[in-house]
Amino acid sequence: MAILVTGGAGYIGSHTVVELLSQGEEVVVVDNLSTGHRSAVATDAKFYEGDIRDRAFLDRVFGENDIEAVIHFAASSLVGESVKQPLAYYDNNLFGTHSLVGAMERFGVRRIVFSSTAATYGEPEQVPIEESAPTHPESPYGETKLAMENMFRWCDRAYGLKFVSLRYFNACGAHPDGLIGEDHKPESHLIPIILQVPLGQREFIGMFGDDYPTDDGTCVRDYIHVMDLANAHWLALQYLRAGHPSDVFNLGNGTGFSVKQVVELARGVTDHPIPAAVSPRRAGDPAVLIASSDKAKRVLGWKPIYNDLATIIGTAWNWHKRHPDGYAD
Ligand SMILES: NC(=O)c1ccc[n+]([C@@H]2O[C@H](COP(=O)([O-])OP(=O)(O)OC[C@H]3O[C@@H](n4cnc5c(N)ncnc54)[C@H](O)[C@@H]3O)[C@@H](O)[C@H]2O)c1
Ligand SMILES: O=c1ccn([C@@H]2O[C@H](COP(=O)(O)OP(=O)(O)O[C@H]3O[C@H](CO)[C@@H](O)[C@H](O)[C@H]3O)[C@@H](O)[C@H]2O)c(=O)[nH]1
Repeated sequence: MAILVTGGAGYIGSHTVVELLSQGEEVVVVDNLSTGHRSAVATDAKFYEGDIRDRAFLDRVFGENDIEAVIHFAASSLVGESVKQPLAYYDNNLFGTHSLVGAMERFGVRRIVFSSTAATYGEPEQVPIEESAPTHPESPYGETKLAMENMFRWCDRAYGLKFVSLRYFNACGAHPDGLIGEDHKPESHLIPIILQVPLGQREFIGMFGDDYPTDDGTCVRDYIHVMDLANAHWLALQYLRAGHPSDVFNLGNGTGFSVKQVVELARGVTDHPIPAAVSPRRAGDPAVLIASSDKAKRVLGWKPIYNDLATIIGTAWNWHKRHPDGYAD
């Protein structure tokens, strides 16, 4: 039987496909290539180009393959963009997931591992954030992800759909072989944007706000390596296969780094001065997001291996140096 990976041509999805294949899983990818890349998909995975909102397309994919479980990455995922285009986010994220779960129901597939996010919490009352913390999303993006989690809860009750919702903090880094990595056009994530400066593609990094209530005034985030995230998906699949109940887990490193600290670490990794300037705040950005991932470690047996942010930035730098313009397609 196969694992269906939606959004498997994207950044985190493509790394998870590599992890699943290395664990001996059979993998089917669906992706509309809106932000993903065909050449990011490992050749051992079966690929279908199409949109999860397309019922006939999903019926074909589920009809042609013996799908055991779904790992669901396909979504629109930019906090700032979602504030400007809320309806597009409700359409792709909420309606897209509704369409996917409908197909799972029609074909009797009852397990899903889902990409949720730290953005479901909004501005936290306490850090590190535990899964029991209140959820007050500050962006349509975080709001749609929370709505999807709630949809899964009701579907569990009604149809026995078992889900693991993984609330990732800030994904970063690249596969250590340097063959796949992050490539969004335009790029909006902090680390790849910083690395555009030593690549000669940008003159300086703009830091969004320096008047947040943090030690140096810039936003603090918890950066987690993409291969550690990838491995957590496989562990979540084992958890569901063992018949455990639906649940929610944070995935982060447990350490916060400010924007200024990330820039400083990147200067060390790249041996480049990387000029930085302060620009206005970006809407929807909470000041501090740091995860407690104790539950994922305790219950899923997750053991992240990339604990040092300089090493993580080093894996991203290795990818970007080899592929300064990203994937060929
Ligand atoms: N990058 C992060 O730091 C981060 C953090 C928390 C959660 N997430 C979540 O993880 C998931 C993957 O994020 P990413 O950074 O790899 O994003 P990405 O944009 O690189 O990957 C998303 C993939 O989904 C595909 N896709 C989008 N809408 C689709 C649709 N309607 N039908 C079929 N395919 C579709 C895109 O083409 C792309 O390949 C997303 O759900 C995102 O919300 C990401
Ligand atoms: O040019 C830039 C880009 C970003 N930032 C800041 O850097 C931090 C990180 O930003 P970014 O890399 O864009 O990630 P987030 O907005 O924190 O969101 C990511 O991390 C979230 C979980 O924390 C996920 O849900 C989202 O999908 C994912 O895009 C934020 O404080 C930004 O304001 C800058 O200062 N300058």
